[in-house]
Amino acid sequence: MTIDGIFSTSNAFSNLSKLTTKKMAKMERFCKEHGLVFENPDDYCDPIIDFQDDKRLPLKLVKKLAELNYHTAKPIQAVAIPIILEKRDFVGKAETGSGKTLAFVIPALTFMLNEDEIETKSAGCYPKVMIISPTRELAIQTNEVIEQIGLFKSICVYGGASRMTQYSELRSKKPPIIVGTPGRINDFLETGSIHMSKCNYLVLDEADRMFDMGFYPQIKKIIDLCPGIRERQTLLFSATWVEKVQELADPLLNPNRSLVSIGPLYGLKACIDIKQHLFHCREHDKKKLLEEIFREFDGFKILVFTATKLRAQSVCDDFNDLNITKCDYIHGDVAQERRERLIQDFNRGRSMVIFATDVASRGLDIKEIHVVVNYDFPIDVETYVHRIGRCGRNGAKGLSFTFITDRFLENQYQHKKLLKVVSSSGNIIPDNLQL
Ligand SMILES: Nc1ncnc2c1ncn2[C@@H]1O[C@H](COP(=O)(O)OP(=O)(O)OP(=O)(O)O)[C@@H](O)[C@H]1O
Repeated sequence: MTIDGIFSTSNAFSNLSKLTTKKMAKMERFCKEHGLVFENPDDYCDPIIDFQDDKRLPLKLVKKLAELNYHTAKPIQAVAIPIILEKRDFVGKAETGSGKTLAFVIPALTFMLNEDEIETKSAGCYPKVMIISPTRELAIQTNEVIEQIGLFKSICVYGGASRMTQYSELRSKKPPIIVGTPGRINDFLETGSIHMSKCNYLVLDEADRMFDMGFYPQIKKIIDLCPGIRERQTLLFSATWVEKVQELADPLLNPNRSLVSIGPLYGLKACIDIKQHLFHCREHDKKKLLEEIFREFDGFKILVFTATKLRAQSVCDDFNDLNITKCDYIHGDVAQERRERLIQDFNRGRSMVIFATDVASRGLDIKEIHVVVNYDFPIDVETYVHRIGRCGRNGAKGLSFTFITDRFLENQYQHKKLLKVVSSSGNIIPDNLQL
C-alpha cells in the first residue's frame, strides 16, 4: 500500500491523522528494516527510538532505564509502547529474546507515573496492573524486571510457595502491580485477597500458551472479574501466534486492537541468531550424541530438553554417572525452592548443564546459554521455537541440536512445519530428513 493509500483508509481509531507524511515514510522504512508487519497499516505510529529522547516517556522512568543500561528501544518496543500508550489493546508477536517484557512493562509504568496518586489506603488489594505468566519462573523473572526499575511496588504470586507469605505481602504492601501464575491468582481472587475491579491493564505473557485448554478457564475467570472490555487494556505477547489463537483472543479484546508482528503475522519463525542442527537418529543413539555435544561444548552453558519429568531426571543421573560434566535437572515436581535456586545457579554460571521439561521452555532469560538440545522432540513445533529460543537472545549467537527419531517423522504435519522453520532461517536440512 502506498503512503497515500494508507491515508485514504484511516479510521476513527487511527494514529494516522497524527502522523505527517515524513513520519509515515520514516515508519515504512523502520518496518522494512526490522521486518515489522502491521495487520492494519492504519495503526502505524511514530516509533520510539531512544528512550531518553522521547517525550512520551516520563523522565523518572527514562532515568531508571538508563541506569539499567536500556537506552535504545528494541523494534517490538519501538512500536508496541506508542500504540499501548494510545490506550489500545495490543497483540505483539516477536521472536524469542527480542525484548517483549519491557514492551509491556514500560507503558504500564508510564501510565502509573502519569496518574496523580496511587491509591494505597483502600482496605483490600486492588492492583492496577496484572501480568499473567504460564510458569512460576517466568512470573518471578518478570517481577524482577519491575523490581529492578523500582518505581512501584509489585508482588509475584505463584504456586509451590507459601500462600501465607504471599497473602501477608499483599495485605501489607497493597501493590499496584501483581505478576503471577493463573492458579495462584485465582486462589487469591476466590478468597477475596485480590480484587480486580481497578485493574485496567492486563497482560497475558506467552498468550498462546494461556489459551491452551488447561489454562483458558482460569484466564477467563480472571478476565471476567476485570473492568469491561472498554475500560481495561488487554495486551497479549508471544513469539508464536496462529490464527486459531487470535480467534480465541478476539472476544477478550477491544475491536480496535492492534496486531503487530516481527515477521509474518501468523507464521512460525525462529530467532535467526540460533544455528539449528537436526539429527536423524535412533532412540539408543541419543546418549552417545549428547555425550559428543557435552565434550565439544565443555565449559559452555547447555540446556537439554526431555519429554517427561522422569526422563529429565534419569538421563541427568546417567550423565552424572559418566562424569563428563556436572548436570542438574528441573521439572514441575521439583520443590519450588530448589527450582528457583537451580535457575539462579544456572544464571550465575554455578551450574552449566541443566536437563529440563517444558517448564523451562518459555520466556526464561538466562544469561549466556550457548547450546539448547532437544533430546526428545517437543509436543509441537511452536514449543520447539520457544525451547531453542532460550539461547541466541538479545543479539547473542546460539546453537541448537535436535534429535529426531522415526516416531516423529510419522507425523507429516509437524515434520513439514519443522523443516519450514529450520530452512526459513537459513539452516541446512540433512538429506535423511528431507520430505
Ligand atoms: N531496549 C533494550 N536494550 C537492551 N537490552 C534489552 C532491551 N530490551 C530488552 N533487553 C534485554 O533483552 C533480553 C531479552 O528480553 P525478554 O526476556 O523481554 O525477551 P522476550 O522477547 O520476552 O523473549 P521470550 O519470547 O523468550 O519470552 C533481556 O535480557 C533484556 O534485558
